[in-house]
Amino acid sequence: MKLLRKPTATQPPISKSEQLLFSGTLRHDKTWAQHADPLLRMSFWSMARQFPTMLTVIARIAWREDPRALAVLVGAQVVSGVMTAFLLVSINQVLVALFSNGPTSDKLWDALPALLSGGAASSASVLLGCLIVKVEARLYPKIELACGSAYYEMMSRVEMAAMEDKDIQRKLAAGINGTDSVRRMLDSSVWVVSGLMSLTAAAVVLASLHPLLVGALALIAAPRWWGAVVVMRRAYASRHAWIDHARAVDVLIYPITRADATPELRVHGAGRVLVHAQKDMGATAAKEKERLGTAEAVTEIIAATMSGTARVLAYALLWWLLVSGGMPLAAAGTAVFAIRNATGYLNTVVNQMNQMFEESLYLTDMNNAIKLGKDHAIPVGGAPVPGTGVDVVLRDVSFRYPGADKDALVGVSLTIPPGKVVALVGENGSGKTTLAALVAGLYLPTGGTVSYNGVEVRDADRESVFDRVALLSQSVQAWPMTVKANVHIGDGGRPLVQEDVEAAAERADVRTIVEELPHGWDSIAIKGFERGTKLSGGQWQRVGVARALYRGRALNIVDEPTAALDPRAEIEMFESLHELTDDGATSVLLITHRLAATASADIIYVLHEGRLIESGSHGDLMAIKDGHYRGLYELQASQYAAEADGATKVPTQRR
Ligand SMILES: Nc1ncnc2c1ncn2[C@@H]1O[C@H](COP(=O)(O)OP(=O)(O)OP(=O)(O)O)[C@@H](O)[C@H]1O
Repeated sequence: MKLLRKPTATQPPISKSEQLLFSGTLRHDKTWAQHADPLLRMSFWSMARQFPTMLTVIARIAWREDPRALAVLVGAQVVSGVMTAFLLVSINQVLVALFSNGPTSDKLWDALPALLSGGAASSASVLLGCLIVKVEARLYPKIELACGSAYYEMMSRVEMAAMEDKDIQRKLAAGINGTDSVRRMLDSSVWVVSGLMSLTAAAVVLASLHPLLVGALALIAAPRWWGAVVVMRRAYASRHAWIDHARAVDVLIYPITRADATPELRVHGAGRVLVHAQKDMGATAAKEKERLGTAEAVTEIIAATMSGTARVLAYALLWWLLVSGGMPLAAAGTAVFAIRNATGYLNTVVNQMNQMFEESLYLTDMNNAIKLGKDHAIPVGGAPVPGTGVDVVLRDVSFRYPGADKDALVGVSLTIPPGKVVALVGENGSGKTTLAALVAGLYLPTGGTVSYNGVEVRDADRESVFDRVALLSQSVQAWPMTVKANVHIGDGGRPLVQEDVEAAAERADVRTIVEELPHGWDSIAIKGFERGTKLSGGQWQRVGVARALYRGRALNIVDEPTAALDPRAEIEMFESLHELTDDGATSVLLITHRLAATASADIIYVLHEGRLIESGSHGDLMAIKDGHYRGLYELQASQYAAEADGATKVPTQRR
């Protein structure tokens, strides 16, 4: 009887691996928690009441994408339902003819027209089924694509600060499960609608034979419905409880299949840990599946017993009607056929409706994510940034990351004039990258202002802010596409021009490297693909430079650009950054720990614990006795022996 109780979210037992790798049981996903309670309370009738609303939602989306296909689909289903009714009527006529008095040959001739029309109805149903398959193949991908595009388009426009908020992030990420839900719901609704039509046809035929038979049909159906709802609710409760467990296993084993899997997987034996965890945690999950399977079997037995009893009662009713003369033998034969068909349709309707409800939860997640994304999207419009160059001014800027308990930047005021190289220096965590992100317009300050040519970023058309900036960071984004496309993506808004890609690559000193690859510019920068290749860290850094040069904007924000470069390449890189400003309009905001490279910057800003503590040229800062910059510089310089000519660029020898 325990199995018949209202299902609840089960608490997963902790496997050894779960304890070892996650220090306890995995937290339940809140998105699922939101659904679980209403779902567990949901009855079949409340589901049935919501069915028309769901149908309207998916029909509206399908209509928007391909009205013709939807019209054909609905039309084909209606005709298919009519064919089912027609088939049952034909069967009845055949049976009436066969059970009448007279010689067998006459009876067969009498039954022939109904036999032929029944056969025609059957063939028509088959053809309509084929038509439905064809139309579905045309409509479904369009719907899936439309939902996926709407979701990804919105996600790509969400403010960075919102993306980093854990609650927002969780809801945004949950939406991805709904991108193919409309397609699945439409698929299920096709089955539900055609099942309902066939069911109605069978019920109408049964009612015409004897009204009591419709009641018998309802009695046969009810336990099946009950069983399906109980099984579905139990599965939901379980899924709700195990969702993080399942996600953790997926995330754990993902690196094992990647061609560029980390060397630690092999050398450190991390692969063994992961495989063992997958087995161990998988075994715990399998126990839950077994529990569900046993419970489902018990529910099925109860539902089948009750439904079978109702069926026996229905046949007893038919028997009584026959014996008492209330129904001719032919009608009873049709009734048996109709009851058999109707119970099949019923099972389909119930199962597919359950499926639709499951998908509707995912669809709700997706719609909520899109709405949330809209609420936190980078605003469209605003004041355009005037002029061509960029004069950036920060006034009393403070910034705190979402969820952080202290400011990453406090009261920073500085300028980045056009045509200058401006260096940002400071210890790890002093706020350099944060400041650069604010300058780029990726975050809005929580206090103070950042302005471009006199227009505050907060009020500016953010597109026009982004349009002035080229980014180059230490970890160059390695997109899984060709090397050529990896350069072009720096300015994806304009068509790819091969000469421009090559010119940028030439300046970034990467052209010969790329052209010597087996597939040259068409090499795909990820292993495991056709034409796949792997670039070294330094080569990627140069591709990143080529990307920024190809973009060619007024303000270049460069964060630790030389971390992966050899000494010669490092010097060339710093020189070429300086050359960028030769036009007097292009500026460079350079973040680096290589203080030898900052010596030639026009302005150096020194950050410490989020505050601007010193600024000026290298000479100005070195002149400050006990100055922070001077201290850092001398510390670094003390690690290297200076070149004989006094150049401080190339570290040559460790002390
Ligand atoms: N996305 C983030 N969310 C929350 N805190 C962050 C985030 N990024 C950085 N921080 C915190 O903000 C502070 C400044 O970090 P930031 O990355 O700007 O320092 P940095 O000077 O660039 O450091 P490094 O030299 O190590 O690159 C640090 O305390 C860091 O932990």
